[in-house]
Amino acid sequence: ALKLNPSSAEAKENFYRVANWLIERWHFIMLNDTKRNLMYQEAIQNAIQNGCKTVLDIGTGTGILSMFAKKAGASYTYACELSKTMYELACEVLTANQMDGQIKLLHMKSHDIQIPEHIPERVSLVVTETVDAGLFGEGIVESLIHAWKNLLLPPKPKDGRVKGYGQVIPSSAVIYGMAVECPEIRRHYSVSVSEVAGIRLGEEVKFCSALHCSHGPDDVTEPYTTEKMSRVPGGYKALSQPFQVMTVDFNSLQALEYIASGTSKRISVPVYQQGQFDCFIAWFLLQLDDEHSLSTGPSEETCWEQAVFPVQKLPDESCYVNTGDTIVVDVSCPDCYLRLDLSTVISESSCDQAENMVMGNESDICDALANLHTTANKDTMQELCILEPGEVALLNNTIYHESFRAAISKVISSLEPKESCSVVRNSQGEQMNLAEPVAENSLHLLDVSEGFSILPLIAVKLGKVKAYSSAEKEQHRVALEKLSVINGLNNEFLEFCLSQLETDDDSLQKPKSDKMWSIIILDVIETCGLIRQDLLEKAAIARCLLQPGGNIFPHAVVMQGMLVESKTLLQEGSVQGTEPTLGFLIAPAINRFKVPVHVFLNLSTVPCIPLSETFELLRLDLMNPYTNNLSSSVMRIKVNICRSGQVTAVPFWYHIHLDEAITLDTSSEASHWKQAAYVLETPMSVLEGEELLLEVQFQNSSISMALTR
Ligand SMILES: CCc1ccncc1CNCCCCSC[C@H]1O[C@@H](n2ccc3c(N)ncnc32)[C@H](O)[C@@H]1O
Repeated sequence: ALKLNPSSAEAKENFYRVANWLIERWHFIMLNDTKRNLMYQEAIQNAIQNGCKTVLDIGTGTGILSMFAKKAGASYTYACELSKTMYELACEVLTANQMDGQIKLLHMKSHDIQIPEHIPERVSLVVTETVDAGLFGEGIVESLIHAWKNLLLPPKPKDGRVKGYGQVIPSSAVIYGMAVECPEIRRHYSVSVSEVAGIRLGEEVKFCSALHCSHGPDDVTEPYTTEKMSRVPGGYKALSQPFQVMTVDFNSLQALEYIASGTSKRISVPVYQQGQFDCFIAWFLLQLDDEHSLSTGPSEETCWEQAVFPVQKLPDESCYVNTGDTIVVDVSCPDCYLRLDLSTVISESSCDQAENMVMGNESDICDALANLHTTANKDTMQELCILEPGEVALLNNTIYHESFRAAISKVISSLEPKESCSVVRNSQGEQMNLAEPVAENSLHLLDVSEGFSILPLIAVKLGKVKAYSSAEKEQHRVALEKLSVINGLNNEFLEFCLSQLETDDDSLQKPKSDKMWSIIILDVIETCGLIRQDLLEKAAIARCLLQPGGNIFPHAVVMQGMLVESKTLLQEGSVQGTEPTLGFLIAPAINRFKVPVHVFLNLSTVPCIPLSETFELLRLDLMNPYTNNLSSSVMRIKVNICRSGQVTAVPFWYHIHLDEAITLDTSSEASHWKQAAYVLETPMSVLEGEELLLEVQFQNSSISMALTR
């Protein structure tokens, strides 16, 4: 589409979203990591000088490791890549480096390679970097088990140096773990508030993160999330020393099969600093060969992320540990995914009690103490409610809910429904006034916000409101109904329509009664930090459905930005020339996939230097569309440079105006939204005091920017 009509922003928008999806962001980070590339090149050179002549690169990606092998003198080099996009990219890269005739590229999974159909004979060296933050997440164990059985020459015998043996780079890995206190992880993985803006969350609904609850037996979701711990807002505190989780010998088929068998083991970890135990983090030391290794540790200056295992909160919610306690962790590898599960915490104080218990074996004591620690299960039936991290952070965001409650109650008092106290006589015939206006005189509120939203409950709790909520998931609807019962809300005032059956705008429909809506709540910003697609269309429909004097929440959105210098944002968005890739030409091919809009950022921790003051990029008035400068015209914003440097990116966030006085900031500390940044096509050197012109173009929420003098 872009080729056909490069100016069409629609195609650009889709291309960005597709490109973002087609190739993972870590390709840029990896290829820009000169140290990592050097490490692999030297390890491959060593292996080839020591006699490895035929090489197979499993998961070649852009083909860089195969080119290292060929340049190092391998007689035959084969590469396989299961992703079509990456396979085509690798073809382009090999051609750009005049090596397409020297390396045989296969678009297939290594497990499907047949000898002699695809490769003529078994190889003496397999190179691969099919690892993720949890080491096993890209299937390296399964790939190498198959390779040792079908594609590699037999391994080097312990004694003599028999020629023509098989070898793998990386040769081994050591996985480390650590117990950590991290408020930011806690905020995204455990609902730590018991009441939000007047709504009690109670015990009857059990909120849990998608990580902990597998959606079903066939569901293979990674049991961890990944974070660059050195860039998590608010930082983290180590509660234990790093402990060794397991070692992996990639040159031993037996060791690999043992891991694939998924056995688990129990490790006791002493607590050396007291604190709130929020998660385990895990990383690894990847040994390429005897002399070369690279680490993905949290304190390394490398760009890699760590695996994070949020602790499934024990029912009493607090998991505070003290120095001298022992954290017992179960390590396992079910279907080759690394799992760290908290088994129990043995607190030093209760250990004395344990001493005077009949000395059973340690596991009985552990189990007994585990019961000490967990509160007895509530006998009441608990509704399970699975939430995404953004939904957990939203629920924990009390400022957000208090702000809505204040704004809605202002509307309620201003749009006082006429009291319809119809005359009613009691048994003695005395006249009574109905204090509560009956349902048809209530305000009608429609909440079409995405995800799990308790705003309708907050509104009904204020009284005189009949609320409709478009819960996407059945499980969320059940949980919301349970919450309305717990909070004594009359379900005559609450209706949950499953919007998943209808398309989005169907949920934006006329209210049941012939009245129109008094309040419509729209979601304007996605968790990733972008304006929601077709926001203006939705706002237009919503305006038609409002009763006179009705309100859309929010009524306005203001986009704020600034000019920054940030090497990090550059590194995460495109390959910086041939330097990092040791002279090989990879950048032109892969940078075609570069995506200028970076999302899911925590701006407060992205390394960057502000070069200008904050400025307003865009003002969207959802109540009066004619004031919106969101037409396809380009907007020009004058920006003053307050510090000399190289402008590489324009980070942006939003002020969400619920009404004239109440505003939410999507970049605030409690915000459940992440922020985004536009990385300029070419960085621009600027001097303090200069005034520049930032041209910004919007088209249905796709954005492009250019800086000119
Ligand atoms: C220090 C490295 C590091 C540390 C921590 N975090 C990240 C990293 C960086 N590693 C990124 C791995 C990138 C993903 S794997 C690379 C490419 O290989 C392909 N593939 C995977 C398995 C496989 C197979 N059996 N047969 C053929 N192809 C295969 C994938 O389709 C992908 O394109």
